[in-house]
Amino acid sequence: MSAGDRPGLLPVEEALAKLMSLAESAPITEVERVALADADGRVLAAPLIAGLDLPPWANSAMDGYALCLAEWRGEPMAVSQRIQAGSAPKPLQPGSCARIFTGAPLPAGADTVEMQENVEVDGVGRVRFREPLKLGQNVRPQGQETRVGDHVLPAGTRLGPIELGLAASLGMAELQVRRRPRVAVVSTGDELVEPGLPLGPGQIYNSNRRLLITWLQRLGCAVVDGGILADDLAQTRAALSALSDVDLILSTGGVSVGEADFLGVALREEGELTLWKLAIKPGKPLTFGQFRGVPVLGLPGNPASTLVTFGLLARPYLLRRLGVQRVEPLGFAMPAGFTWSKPGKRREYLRARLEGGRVVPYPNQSSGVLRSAAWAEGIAEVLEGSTLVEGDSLRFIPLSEILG
Ligand SMILES: Nc1nc2c(c(=O)[nH]1)N[C@H]1C(S)=C(S)[C@@H](COP(=O)(O)OP(=O)(O)OC[C@H]3O[C@@H](n4cnc5c(N)ncnc54)[C@H](O)[C@@H]3O)O[C@H]1N2
Ligand code: MOO
Ligand SMILES: [Mg+2]
Repeated sequence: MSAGDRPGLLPVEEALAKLMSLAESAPITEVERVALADADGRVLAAPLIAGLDLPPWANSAMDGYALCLAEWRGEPMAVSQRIQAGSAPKPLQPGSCARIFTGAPLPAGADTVEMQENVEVDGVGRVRFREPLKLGQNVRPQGQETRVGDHVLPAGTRLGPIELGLAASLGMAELQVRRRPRVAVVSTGDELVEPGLPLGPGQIYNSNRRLLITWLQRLGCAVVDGGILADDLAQTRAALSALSDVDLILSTGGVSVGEADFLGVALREEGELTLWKLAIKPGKPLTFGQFRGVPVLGLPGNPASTLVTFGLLARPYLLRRLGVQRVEPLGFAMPAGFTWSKPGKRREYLRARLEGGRVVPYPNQSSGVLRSAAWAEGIAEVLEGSTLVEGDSLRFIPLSEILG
């Protein structure tokens, strides 16, 4: 039975599991080396292996005095050298201590540092330690963070500011990453006009194209702009045929049951329709398949449906094709600040905010209202068949978890 004939609606978990296995069967494996400056949002193609110890040498965690604890007899000690960060110390003269600053290498022979607030310096420059000292205190030993050869990050890690900072700390100037997925963005609809042009009768501005292109770029994709496609089967076929060299065709609109909804028809005729009609709101007519071997993901045209289906399904699909393991947003449980009395057949994803520690939905949840998502801080999940009273717990997925 093909997806088009399937009775009922497909649970979102099943759709996601299917998309994940399809993604795993079509991995994007080509690798390129990129400078750290160009690596934000990309995916590591090989583990990041430390080529040096971190720290490379024992150093002081405080501004103060370094000594060999076994040599301290409770008497004041002479200061035999001054060691700043970035300098190379001499071995510690026996019986003395060294003036030392945070991040400066410990001299050979020293094993303990006292912070300057706990010492007194006498008239002849000797240092009296006022507090009891503990062996190794305020010392950051060589390799305490990382040893040469450690696998610091696994392949499949998505790179962001922290990972890039870590790579920089290991002296790496370039990283091996998976190549950017090539994603074609196609908007369907006779009514669509690009911003900047005048609107004719019955026309609206194309918002999905900008939303998706921006989001895909943040995800590290190379976007091919497929423009606006008229609601016409022949044009739909021709446009899809021209996109034979991309990793994914991502379209919006034209997937419902209207007489101008041609995407599913084109897939059935010249490819395959694998998924159609999910038990989610918004986003029900989400369509997945292939056209002449090229994967096609057809998101519903209503802008809030586009947002929800891209965040919950398309984004995980693309990341999994790059080898990223944890791709699904987790979110967290929060108490509802509202009542939900009519249980639905579809799982609902409400555009919502946190106010006073409670989830508050935008008053207009129409899937045509993108403003709901601009107001929102996240997406709140109301399970199918369930009712909620204020204070009941529900999952809240912050938009920051999925945007990028
Ligand atoms: N008889 C039925 N009608 C509809 C059903 C149904 O089950 N039976 N499902 C509804 C649901 S739910 C959704 S979601 C929509 C999805 O329809 P499509 O994905 O085929 O999208 P279109 O009909 O082409 O457009 C829907 C809506 O979105 C606007 N749109 C489309 N593209 C854009 C764009 N790029 N930027 C801004 N706005 C866009 C379009 O003008 C329509 O208003 O179908 C329901 N109908
Ligand atoms: O499934 Mo639709 O996105 O509710 O309007
Ligand atoms: Mg349309």
